[in-house]
Amino acid sequence: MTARTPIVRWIDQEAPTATAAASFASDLEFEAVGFKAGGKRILDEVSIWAESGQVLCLLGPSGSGKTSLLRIAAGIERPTSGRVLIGGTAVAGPEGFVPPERRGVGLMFQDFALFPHMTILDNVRFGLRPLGASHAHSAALAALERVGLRAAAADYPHTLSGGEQQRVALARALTPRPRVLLMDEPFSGLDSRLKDVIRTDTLQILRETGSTAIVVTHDAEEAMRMGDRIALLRDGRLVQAGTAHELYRRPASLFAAGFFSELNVLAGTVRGGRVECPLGTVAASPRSDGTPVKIGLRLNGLRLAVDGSGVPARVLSRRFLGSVDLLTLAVDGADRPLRARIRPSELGEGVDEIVVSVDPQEIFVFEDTDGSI
Ligand SMILES: Nc1ncnc2c1ncn2[C@@H]1O[C@H](COP(=O)(O)OP(=O)(O)OP(=O)(O)O)[C@@H](O)[C@H]1O
Repeated sequence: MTARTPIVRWIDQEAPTATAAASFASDLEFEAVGFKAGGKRILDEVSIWAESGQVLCLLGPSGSGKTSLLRIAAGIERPTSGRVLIGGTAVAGPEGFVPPERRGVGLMFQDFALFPHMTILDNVRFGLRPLGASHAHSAALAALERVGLRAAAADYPHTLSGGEQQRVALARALTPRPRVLLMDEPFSGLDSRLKDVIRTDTLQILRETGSTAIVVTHDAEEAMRMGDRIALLRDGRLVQAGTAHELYRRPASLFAAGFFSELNVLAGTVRGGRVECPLGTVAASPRSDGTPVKIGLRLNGLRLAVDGSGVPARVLSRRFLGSVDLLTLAVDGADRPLRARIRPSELGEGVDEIVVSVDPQEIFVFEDTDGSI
């Protein structure tokens, strides 16, 4: 396999910085951050941090508070309670408030927010004004060279593709060498094939420049691809933070498990530290007898075979989705059909009567707190 040519090799470590505060990547910490606006609680005691030189993804459904957290990091909003620290120094909290322009943070939004009336060069140069005209000119040209767009320096944003505009926005955001780069859904405006390439390039640039970045996304796969750590939010609260592996393998709730992959959800009750479900008995200790639980089964955790050990089932429908088939199954003992995703070769076409077993790694048991399935 040939190595990809990076679109940016490095941000010149010797280049002078736009502001004294923007010299080094720093860590950023949200300490019990709360935020109320319009009479509504938007964030509640959120404590997470982005390590220096790493990417933290803020993941969650629409309205979970991701952008509010990013705006608080930037200094566009003030937290109602708690503190924000950059490089160990409070920039928002009871001690006071550091305005956005003195935090040394870079911002990148989903629409790239390039100034349409300025050339590409002027767009990149915009963040470098404190350097002086000639220095800013050469630093901006060097940045464009690194993102492979020096030839477009005199063009205007509307003449560039979405992917090229995204590179310009990244060059503009990183050239002043911010302590933390804040990115709000930076890839959402790109079509899916371009998104893959640009996302990979962006991650490479962040790595090569040793940047700290906080990336907002509602796409779990994007968070897994980009994030050294992921913070999953719901209704303004932190559900779970950790590596992609930790969140996927040890989800803290049914919501967390379901955010990373589709689930079949079944109800059960704990008996003797175990819970019965139609596909077998699952360990459920240390919960006490009689505790109602929900059991989440990942669709790709069901194993289907024509014979052997397992629970008898019947194939109700089968859909070809390319690399996988999606099946619905009537499983003995289950009061509703279960869904499964399998490799097409796992089960011959036209087979109706099967047996189903389940990969224990893909079963999750959580206490049933609201009685719904
Ligand atoms: N200044 C404000 N005044 C009133 N409500 C606000 C304010 N800022 C955010 N909200 C509300 O807070 C909730 C969280 O918004 P936020 O944009 O942070 O969520 P999000 O997770 O980024 O959502 P999305 O993915 O849709 O952008 C939403 O219901 C939003 O309408």
